[in-house]
Amino acid sequence: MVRFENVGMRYGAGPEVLRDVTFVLEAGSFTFLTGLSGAGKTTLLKLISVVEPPSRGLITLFGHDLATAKRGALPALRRRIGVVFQDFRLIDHLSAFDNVALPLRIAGRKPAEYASDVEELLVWVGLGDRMKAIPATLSGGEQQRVAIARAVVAKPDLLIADEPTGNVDPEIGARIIRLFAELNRLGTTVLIATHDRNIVETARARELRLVDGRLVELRMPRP
Ligand SMILES: Nc1ncnc2c1ncn2[C@@H]1O[C@H](COP(=O)(O)OP(=O)(O)OP(=O)(O)O)[C@@H](O)[C@H]1O
Repeated sequence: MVRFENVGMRYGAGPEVLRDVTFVLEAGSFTFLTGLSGAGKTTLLKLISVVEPPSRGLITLFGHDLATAKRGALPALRRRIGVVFQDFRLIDHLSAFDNVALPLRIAGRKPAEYASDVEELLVWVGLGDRMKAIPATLSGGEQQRVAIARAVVAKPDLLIADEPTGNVDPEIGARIIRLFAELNRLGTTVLIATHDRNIVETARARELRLVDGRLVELRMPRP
């Protein structure tokens, strides 16, 4: 599903942020990406979601080599990925409901088909009473939950989330991880970057850790 071979990344003439990063995410896997602040977690997620190209190395996504894939093919690859970035990237003038519904609208689904799914998801992330609110009137944690609901609503092939529990109470954080686990059970490959040791320790999942720009495999799932 995702393959990195000797990937390196630097911003401009700066130091190398990622060095010789090699790993595979198998289809249907659930993985945590950990590492100290500044270790390069967000950078790695940006490379997977085709936001930035790597400085060197090979990235294969859904069987396509990103270096040789035609530019016109990239939007279709991106649409197979649900992404939760730390800055949420919500559409300012759309309500929480309409932000979450956006991937379904883009996929050509009709409101009558998806309205109840979107509502159910917003209730699950604790926003049942904020569906009509626009992002500017939501707290950071509420905006993050809208971004999470939007990333999962279309059941993407791959979900990548950057600190998805960073701004929420532990109870909501646990619900979000359950939501990701359920999505994973339905077939989505999941990669979560996090500082939160609690969620890493309680989930039975693989952990990849970035140390000085290099990737270390810490743990495989228990049988
Ligand atoms: N657009 C950019 N231009 C220049 N340097 C950058 C850019 N984005 C990130 N960096 C640098 O790359 C390094 C890794 O940053 P990155 O955001 O990937 O780390 P992180 O592990 O996600 O950190 P955090 O846990 O604090 O979010 C840092 O030294 C950062 O300053």
